[in-house]
Amino acid sequence: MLLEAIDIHKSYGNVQVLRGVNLQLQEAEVLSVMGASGAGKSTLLHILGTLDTPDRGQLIFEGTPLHAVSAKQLNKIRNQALGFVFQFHNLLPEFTALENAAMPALIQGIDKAEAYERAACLLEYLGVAHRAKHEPGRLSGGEAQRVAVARALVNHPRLVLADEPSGNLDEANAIHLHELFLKLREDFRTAFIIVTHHKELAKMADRGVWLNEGVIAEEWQRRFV
Ligand SMILES: Nc1ncnc2c1ncn2[C@@H]1O[C@H](COP(=O)(O)OP(=O)(O)OP(=O)(O)O)[C@@H](O)[C@H]1O
Repeated sequence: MLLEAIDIHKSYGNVQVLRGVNLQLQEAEVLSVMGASGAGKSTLLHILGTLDTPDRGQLIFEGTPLHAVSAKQLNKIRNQALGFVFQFHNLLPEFTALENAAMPALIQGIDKAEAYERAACLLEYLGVAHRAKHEPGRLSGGEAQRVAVARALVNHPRLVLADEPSGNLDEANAIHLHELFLKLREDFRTAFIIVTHHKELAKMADRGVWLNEGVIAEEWQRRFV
């Protein structure tokens, strides 16, 4: 098992957002998370990605209970094993696509030549190599999002957490991005947790969960024929 979340609780003030979420993710699995606006999807994703801490409950990543590790180790796990993609790509405007994609590798102290090589390969793989020298302001929404995906993958994460990654894209680009996630799973065995409002896109995943009233109220599994 890649990730296990046990009895996750989270409140903001007296608003109980998560009231005991239990979730398991297998290696190379693609999971979609749905739920009404305000149901706590982003809150859950942030907790699963170690960007936020639960008030109660446990997170176990590749057999390691994350509450038991030091802040330094947690940072290392986050940087090396996890990747993030958000609705608004959050690329740094003053850097080129290539520099943006290489950034997490450079931050991790990977040799500059190696970091740029990895980033260039990913831009090629994602079909945006011809935009490598452009700043984000000169990219289309779909191109910028693919650069953000390259950035999320540059440290070869085991799991990518995506919060409405296609929320800002038109239908064709949104489907393309989700197809890309499935291809990345095939090619690199990367697992994905994808928050989306879009039912059709959610159905492309292996499994889906529906958050309601702070718990997983429904779950479905894709049938293979
Ligand atoms: N930092 C915060 N401080 C206070 N309240 C917060 C904070 N973050 C989220 N909330 C509240 O927690 C609830 C869940 O928010 P969250 O963003 O997780 O929902 P969501 O399901 O992702 O919603 P949406 O689909 O609209 O993005 C909301 O009521 C929100 O206002």
